[in-house]
Amino acid sequence: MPVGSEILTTAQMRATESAAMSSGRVTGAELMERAGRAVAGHIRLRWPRPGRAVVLCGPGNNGGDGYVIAQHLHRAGWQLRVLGLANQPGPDAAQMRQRWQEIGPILPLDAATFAGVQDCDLVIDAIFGTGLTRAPTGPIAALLAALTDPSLPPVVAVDCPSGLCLDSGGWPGRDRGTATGARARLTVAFDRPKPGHVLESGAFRCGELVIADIGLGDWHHIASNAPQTLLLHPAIPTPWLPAPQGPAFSLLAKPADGHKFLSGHALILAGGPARGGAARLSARAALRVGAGLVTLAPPVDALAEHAGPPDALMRQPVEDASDLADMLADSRITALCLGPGCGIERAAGLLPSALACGRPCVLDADALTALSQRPKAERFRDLHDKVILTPHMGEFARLFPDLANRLVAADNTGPLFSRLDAARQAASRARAVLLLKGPDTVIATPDGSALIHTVTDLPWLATAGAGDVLAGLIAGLLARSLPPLQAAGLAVQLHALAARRFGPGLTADDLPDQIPAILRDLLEGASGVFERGGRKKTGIDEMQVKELHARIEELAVANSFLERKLKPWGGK
Ligand SMILES: NC(=O)C1=CN([C@@H]2O[C@H](COP(=O)(O)OP(=O)(O)OC[C@H]3O[C@@H](n4cnc5c(N)ncnc54)[C@H](O)[C@@H]3O)[C@@H](O)[C@H]2O)[C@@H](O)CC1
Ligand SMILES: Nc1ncnc2c1ncn2[C@@H]1O[C@H](COP(=O)(O)OP(=O)(O)O)[C@@H](O)[C@H]1O
Ligand SMILES: [K+]
Repeated sequence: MPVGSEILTTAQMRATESAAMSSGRVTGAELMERAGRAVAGHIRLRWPRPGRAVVLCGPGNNGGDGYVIAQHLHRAGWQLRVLGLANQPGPDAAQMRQRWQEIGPILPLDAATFAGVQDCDLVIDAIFGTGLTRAPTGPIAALLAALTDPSLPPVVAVDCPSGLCLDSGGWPGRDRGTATGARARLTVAFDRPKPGHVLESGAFRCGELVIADIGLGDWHHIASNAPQTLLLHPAIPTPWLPAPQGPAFSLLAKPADGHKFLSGHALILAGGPARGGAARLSARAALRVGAGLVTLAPPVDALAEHAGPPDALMRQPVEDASDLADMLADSRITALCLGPGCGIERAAGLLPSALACGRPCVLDADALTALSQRPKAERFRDLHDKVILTPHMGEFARLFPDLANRLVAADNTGPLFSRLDAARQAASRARAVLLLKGPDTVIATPDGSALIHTVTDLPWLATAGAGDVLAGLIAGLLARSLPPLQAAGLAVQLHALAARRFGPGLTADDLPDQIPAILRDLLEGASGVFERGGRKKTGIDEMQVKELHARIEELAVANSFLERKLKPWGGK
């Protein structure tokens, strides 16, 4: 398991933390001290000149972290205003509050007091973290509303912007989709990212996300019984990425003495006349990602329409399900793609043969709509675990209306139902791999394994035909015999890399042509391949970062997941 790539739910986090404490090797107060010290360290790394900070401390251990942060910043020469509640917190937070009270006062935690002190350089939000169980109300809700003011000084969130549900990325008590809470400049979370850091608006509200190591590594096996979720991110090594030592390398590298059939044969089923180029986009992507052969199969009356480039593409007419079954008698066809530009009626007709062959198969677009039009009881009857369904939210809602409704329903109590929950339940119900598209793409298998790939900086990827290219990339990798979860995960990464490399102005047609350069860099082991724009950024180098960490006595080097900017932000 590569360090840092696993995602833990808040329940898994609590179980890990309590196993650590019951071992007798670490106390809750020590963990809190490490957490607070890590946040203070990251603040000092980015705001090296001491300034004036307001620390907002909530009723639980998140607030406890806030009191620790205040102590460390005070020692470093910062001027602090600490706002807190006069409640009875747990013993660790009570101890940290007591220690702060020996240094300075605690002002009331409410919007009016905050308004009087917010002329500062930094606001530290330690109100709620993983323990948020319900929608905030009353004075705390008013204070959280004040934190959404864009004219505030930069906000540093402890574990998360307060009010965020760390299991879903939603905000209890607010409408899903439209809700926005405080927007942090920096979020320092602990041990492992949580789903809410990378899903829904959580991904956009955390700002730079840093995961600080607080020494829980010996207890990670506690969470290992639960289905595993991995975060696919450029900064994190992924087991199957084609690093020279990785298992997928030989697949992508292609054997020097091989022939084209060793790289598989992808069959892309296309639609009738005037169905557009969707299937051709998929086919081009499958070719570019290295399938040995790609055949486009429209009905006979649309063959002429598909005669244009690329010439490498083979064309063979497939009229109906029995034609398709005949064609699939050729066992060298190793993967299928059904849906893009196919037409719903044709897709419905071809589905039984496409599925009966038991070969890896991507079902996208019209094939998903065709599935959703089957009677509910039979909808998924012939699916299997080599099928990958690739719905966007609209298609998902047609296939799994109950799950989609739960995703949009406002709820006052947490944890909220998440896209991860929805994808897992859908995969289990369909007995197929489910890839739910969006800026926060979730991929889940019927046995519960899941991947999350989130991009917050690629709005131009949401362009007509981008999904067809993704379907083709998956089909190409499936044809090359990558297992379904790996093919889907790698395709999503290549897709985003291609969009990032091309930049604004992207159309779906541009995506496949970016793939060769990305593959070349991957196969040559170019270190900067996953950096933004496909090039390694200049900036503070690793040595400088280590020195800075050493200087601030940081516990351990943390990973920055969503942004890799480790430069101080200039002005405080
Ligand atoms: N998990 C870990 O390993 C560690 C966690 N730490 C911190 O502990 C935090 C979790 O602490 P807690 O479990 O105490 O939870 P929080 O501090 O996130 O908040 C929970 C407290 O707020 C109350 N509460 C929840 N929702 C509320 C609402 N809507 N309105 C008013 N009150 C509400 C709860 O009853 C509880 O008292 C983490 O986010 C992190 O900051 C760190 O101190 C150390 C290590
Ligand atoms: N805001 C966004 N940022 C980045 N990628 C996005 C965003 N919205 C959608 N995407 C991605 O763009 C692609 C769009 O696919 P899809 O909705 O099927 O479009 P089409 O049917 O036009 O091909 C998917 O890969 C999806 O994950
Ligand atoms: K917080």
